[in-house]
Amino acid sequence: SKKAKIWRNGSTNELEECHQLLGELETHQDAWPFLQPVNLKTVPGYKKIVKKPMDFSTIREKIINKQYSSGEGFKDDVNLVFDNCERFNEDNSEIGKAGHIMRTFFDKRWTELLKR
Ligand SMILES: Cc1ncccc1N[C@@H](C)c1ccc2c(c1)OCCO2
Repeated sequence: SKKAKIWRNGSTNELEECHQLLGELETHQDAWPFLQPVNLKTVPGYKKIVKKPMDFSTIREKIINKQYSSGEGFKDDVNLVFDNCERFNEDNSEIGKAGHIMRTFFDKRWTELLKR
């Protein structure tokens, strides 16, 4: 039978790696702007400017509902969170700074977890 692909930390399931990494994103001290969907009724301009809103709780739901067929779909949604942040927030704003810190953290962990 097809040999199971063993990922770096021994897990046999790429999406299990993503679920673990999502937990690290959610508990990061700078995750606060990204934990829940942006309220489109109370944040002026957000609905018009950001075409595809995304946040960590929505990504968690998608993992639980098996809506990602591979780690690539997970990675694309995480990057969408940070791309939306850069589009709407000034780099030197509190939220903008948090977005850059979180993206740097994610890029490092993604490389470590899913590449030999
Ligand atoms: C990621 C992002 N980009 C642009 C705007 C908002 C947000 N995050 C929301 C949760 C958010 C973050 C911080 C807040 C807030 C809402 O509303 C009250 C003031 O502080």
